[in-house]
Amino acid sequence: MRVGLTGGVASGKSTVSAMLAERGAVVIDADLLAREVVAPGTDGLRAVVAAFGEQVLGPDGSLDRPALGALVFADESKRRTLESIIHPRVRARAAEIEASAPAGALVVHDIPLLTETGQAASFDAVVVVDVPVETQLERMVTLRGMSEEDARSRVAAQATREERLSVATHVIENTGSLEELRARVDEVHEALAG
Ligand SMILES: CC(C)(COP(=O)(O)OP(=O)(O)OC[C@H]1O[C@@H](n2cnc3c(N)ncnc32)[C@H](O)[C@@H]1O)[C@@H](O)C(=O)NCCC(=O)NCCS
Ligand SMILES: Nc1ncnc2c1ncn2[C@@H]1O[C@H](COP(=O)(O)OP(=O)(O)OP(=O)(O)O)[C@@H](O)[C@H]1O
Repeated sequence: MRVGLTGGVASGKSTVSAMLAERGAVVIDADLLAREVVAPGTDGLRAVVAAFGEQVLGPDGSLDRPALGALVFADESKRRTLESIIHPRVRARAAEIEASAPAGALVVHDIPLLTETGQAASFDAVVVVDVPVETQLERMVTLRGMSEEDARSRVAAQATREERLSVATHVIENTGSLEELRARVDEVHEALAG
């Protein structure tokens, strides 16, 4: 069983995938892989520097993520350029990890841009973590210390709530407590893993 898990920025995907992992799912986290493929010494980092210049490197030679984020969330064509470097590498790594998963495992791909990149049809089920935009903004501002403007630019770079919900086979609403979330994750896990 291959499951796609998605949701808008700060909707609670990582929280849900951690709960699914506790129940034995093999979770493949696209955000984590997107960091690995631009780690120091990788061809991914070299490609990013070739496209955006040394200004996106910190003093220690690693990627300056806030600097690159400021560039790409203000300019769609730059964002597309970055995605064209990172997404193929993430997909290749995700396929490798999936190939080594135990037979019969519930494999969950946590992919923020699953809807945007048209991947919904490649999964047996698509779980969408759903919250109103106001909740996304509040979490980014209060829990992550972002400016409201930066938070809004990330939301604007993503599919709408309606677009995501239109590809969902299972919806996890995440506006309540973490206990309520856990109970709903249990239900969805039961439905998927049987
Ligand atoms: C621009 C970067 C360097 C900013 O790094 P930063 O550490 O601030 O953010 P992080 O990677 O933790 O992402 C946090 C969230 O931002 C959102 N986000 C990231 N990239 C994008 C994008 N290209 N479009 C829309 N939303 C995005 C997602 O909801 C993601 O969960 C980084 O997000 C990046 O490399 N993005 C391009 C790769 C990508 O598309 N990643 C998303 C899934 S593979
Ligand atoms: N039901 C909840 N109650 C309170 N806080 C929550 C709840 N769900 C998630 N959070 C918090 O909101 C923040 C965002 O959650 P999380 O990191 O899981 O989102 P995400 O969708 O993975 O984000 P991103 O797209 O940036 O990777 C975290 O600090 C998390 O602890």
